[in-house]
Amino acid sequence: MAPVCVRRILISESVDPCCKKILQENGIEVTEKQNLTKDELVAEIKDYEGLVVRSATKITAEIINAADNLKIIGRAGTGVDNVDVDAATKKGIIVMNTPGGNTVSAAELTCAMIISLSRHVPQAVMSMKAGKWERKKFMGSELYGKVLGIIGLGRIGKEVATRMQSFGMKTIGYDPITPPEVSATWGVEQMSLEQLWPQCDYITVHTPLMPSTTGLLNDATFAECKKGVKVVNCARGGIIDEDALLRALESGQCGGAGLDVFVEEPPKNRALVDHFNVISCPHLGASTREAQARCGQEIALQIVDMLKGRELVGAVSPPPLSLKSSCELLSSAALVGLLKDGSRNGPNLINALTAAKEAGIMLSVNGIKYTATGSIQGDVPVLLDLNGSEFRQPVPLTGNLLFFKAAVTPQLLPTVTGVLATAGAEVQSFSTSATRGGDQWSCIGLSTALSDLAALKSLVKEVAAVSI
Ligand SMILES: NC(=O)C1=CN([C@@H]2O[C@H](COP(=O)(O)OP(=O)(O)OC[C@H]3O[C@@H](n4cnc5c(N)ncnc54)[C@H](O)[C@@H]3O)[C@@H](O)[C@H]2O)C=CC1
Ligand SMILES: O=C(O)C(=O)COP(=O)(O)O
Repeated sequence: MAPVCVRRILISESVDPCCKKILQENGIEVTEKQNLTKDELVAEIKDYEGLVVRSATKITAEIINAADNLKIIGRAGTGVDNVDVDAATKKGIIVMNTPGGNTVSAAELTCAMIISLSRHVPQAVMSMKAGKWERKKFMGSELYGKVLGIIGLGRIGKEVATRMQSFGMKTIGYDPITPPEVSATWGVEQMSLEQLWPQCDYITVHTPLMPSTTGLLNDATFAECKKGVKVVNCARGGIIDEDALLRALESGQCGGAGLDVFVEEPPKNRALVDHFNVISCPHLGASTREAQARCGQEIALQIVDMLKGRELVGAVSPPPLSLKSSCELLSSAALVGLLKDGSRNGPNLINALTAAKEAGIMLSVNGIKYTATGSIQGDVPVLLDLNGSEFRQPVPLTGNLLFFKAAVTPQLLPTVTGVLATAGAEVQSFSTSATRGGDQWSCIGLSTALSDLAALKSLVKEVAAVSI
């Protein structure tokens, strides 16, 4: 990556002092200004080429458009939902985060919530401080033998699972990207959400906030849960619909909630916080000395590395990055998959096209031009749509993939899988897109690469095999 010139950086939140120190040691002028209003930030941002934030600074398109000199936004933490990454990308501003730095801290707070919910620890503490001695009121239940449902089996979900297994909890989960055989190695059995809801005594969510995860727990899904299910949200406000949660708490369908995050922070509507069966924290998941030191150091080092033209680490994919394929590129996401050499610092969606050009790699699909939308989820490049047909689940771009477009008929899939079986290729995964003009894209993950597509060509309208 070519060196980028950044002389002045604004840190707009409480970030570990090591961040400022590292940046200054590398010749960057650093200003710290906290609690800026939106208007103050709009006025201030013009003077800086870099900005370092945590979750409280909302970097809207308005702020980005006012940031005439901005080249980099560094998020000292994981979630980038407070940054309009799309607007930043359009303006050529790189957004980067430090996703692993606070994993353990967020996982530990989640476990503390689960344990507190099982024994009413916070409520009992309040009662003691009020001079009471209420042993009967705070009867709890053991975690031992109970079922914990984990939605989102990425970094934090995994750490929560392994910790709660030590309490004797059975851990089940759902994640569209993490392969079931991978989560099985750390003791999480994956299943569909429909199968998961009725089994859980506790549910904890660990996904990013995005359209597909907003309101994952809602009136309908609460209704599918066991009566009295306890839920934890240490990920992002809105993944559990707040109004639905309140209704479920009031009806007893939900027996308790542990909330670290809210749609609006701090929440003006206090109904959830004030509910007796809700325990809550002011977004403390990453608030440990250790996590802050890691995130502060990592973001500073990543910025310095980028400025020195060394490597681009932690750059966030635009969600979703839509690239019109003017030549024969399937998508930037596919290129990331192609170019990944196993190193953590490999290409990402921002530099993939350049890297592809440098490496001379092109993905040709029968010479046909495609428009594709890709993204990265949990470090895995995924395909979101192909020629305007949105996949029902993001398609992980790894392994041997067979893409085909065909009219939707009941015979199609059995016929295709029959051809694959004859070719000795085992079906490992299957995804379909929404139907468009009567046709649907399908993607089948295969155990081996297919070299001969002749038999399939007669069955479908378009077909391509890709090994990533
Ligand atoms: N409370 C706090 O202070 C903190 C909150 N967080 C939040 O936790 C979230 C998770 O963090 P990590 O585990 O590090 O991220 P990660 O990227 O490692 O894991 C997220 C997982 O969610 C999965 N996912 C995506 N869509 C899904 C869906 N529809 N259903 C189920 N799973 C889905 C992804 O495949 C991925 O495996 C972050 O996005 C952030 O918002 C992170 C750190 C601290
Ligand atoms: O890293 C994350 O996603 C977090 O939610 C932590 O937010 P914070 O840095 O504590 O404002």
